[in-house]
Amino acid sequence: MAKIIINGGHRIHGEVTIGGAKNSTVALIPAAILADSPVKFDTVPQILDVKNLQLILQAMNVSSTFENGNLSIDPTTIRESDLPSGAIKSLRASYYFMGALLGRFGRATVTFPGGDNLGRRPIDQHIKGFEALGATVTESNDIIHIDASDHGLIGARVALDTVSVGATINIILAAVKAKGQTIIENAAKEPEIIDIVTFLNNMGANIRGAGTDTIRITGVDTLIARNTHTVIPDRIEAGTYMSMAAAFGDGVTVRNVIPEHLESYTSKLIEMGVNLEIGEDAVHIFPSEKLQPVSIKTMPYPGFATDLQQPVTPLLLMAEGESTIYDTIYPKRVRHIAELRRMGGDIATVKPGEIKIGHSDRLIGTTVEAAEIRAGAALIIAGIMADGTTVINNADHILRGYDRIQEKLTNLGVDIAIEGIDLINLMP
Ligand SMILES: CC(=O)N[C@H]1[C@@H](OP(=O)(O)OP(=O)(O)OC[C@H]2O[C@@H](n3ccc(=O)[nH]c3=O)[C@H](O)[C@@H]2O)O[C@H](CO)[C@@H](O)[C@@H]1O
Ligand SMILES: C=C(OP(=O)(O)O)C(=O)O
Repeated sequence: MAKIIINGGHRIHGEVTIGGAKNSTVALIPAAILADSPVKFDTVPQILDVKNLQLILQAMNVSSTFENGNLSIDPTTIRESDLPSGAIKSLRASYYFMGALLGRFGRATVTFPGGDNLGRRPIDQHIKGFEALGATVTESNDIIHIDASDHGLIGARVALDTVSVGATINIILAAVKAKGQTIIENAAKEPEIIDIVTFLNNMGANIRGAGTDTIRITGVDTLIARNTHTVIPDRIEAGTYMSMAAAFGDGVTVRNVIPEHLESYTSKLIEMGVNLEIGEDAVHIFPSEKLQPVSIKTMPYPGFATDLQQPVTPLLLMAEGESTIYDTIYPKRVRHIAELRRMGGDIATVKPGEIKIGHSDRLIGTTVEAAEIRAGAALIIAGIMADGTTVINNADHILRGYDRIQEKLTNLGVDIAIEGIDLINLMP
């Protein structure tokens, strides 16, 4: 396991350019196997999740190359194979191979997905969608078999019981080549869903309504890539750097941002009194003065993202008064709290999903654990703010999803080292 070591106490300044969205990329790569031609992506983030998805592709005889953010995938030689369970378990998004393989072969056998422990992460809505399209789903020994090979997938109406990013994308992937029309009601509206749909439609898919709660998919026979797909900027990475800059910056410009994707987040920063200048595709964060406490509730998009709940906590420690966070999406996603307390933060979980944050004058570096990716991001910010040295163990969780973090933080003036992982060989 990797560790990140930060010698804190130096305010950050300068510029940082945001990479392509992890949560788009991890769905775009499985989606690529639906194509009947090679596909190309650019601004792909350099993260462990991409490496593990490439390993899964390799097992299916799908070749891929990745250099400087340019990812090429050739799915034309794909064959059905056993998938490497280590790579499947390393990230949640491996579950998108269920929908993608089902769309490609009419059946899929995939180990139950792993990924970060945020509390219970059921996939019943994904399965409900596959079954509605005519697939039989069985589970044995942690392996899920989904089969519609007898009669093929037939378009259907699926009303999701919960707004789910994963289920919405997985049903789109299964339905894109199914016979007839599929309608997803109560669909998630995240920008990453629009990105996947843009990629598929540019290849000839017929998907309407992405970004609203009703998505209509009319199945097509072939998908051919005719251009390079540029991944949308990572709004969670952007929010993480904005939090850092507002908490402990002397003027930071965050570039390659779609400000509309961050509205619920920036409106909370503004409510706190953070001084921002929002441009067309960049946000400048001025040094903060007196910050007000706020109350935050995580919600499906366009609400405040659960993935920004943790990165905002170190900033809330700077506010002069008590702030509250309610995580309605993943109430057990609070594993950063005990670690922030150990660094001197006045922060506690008072009920499941409810966090109270008081003003904390000073954080002190110590050894902490990154239990999941965004908890790790919170600890990085706290480590930058803290006096002394912070050692973050289990940092692989962070490297799963934060593009070139050492380089970006060093450019902002952070004294950071990563040990226990060969970053040069991060990409196969
Ligand atoms: C790879 C990726 O894009 N991951 C994101 C995705 O995760 P993930 O796909 O796990 O999250 P979902 O949007 O699917 O889940 C949202 C909520 O619905 C529930 N649910 C979900 C599916 C299901 O079949 N049944 C069910 O009950 C979940 O427990 C959760 O409470 O969205 C989360 C919520 O925005 C983000 O934190 C993750 O970063
Ligand atoms: C929890 C996350 O990722 P995953 O769903 O891949 O575990 C995240 O991106 O915050």
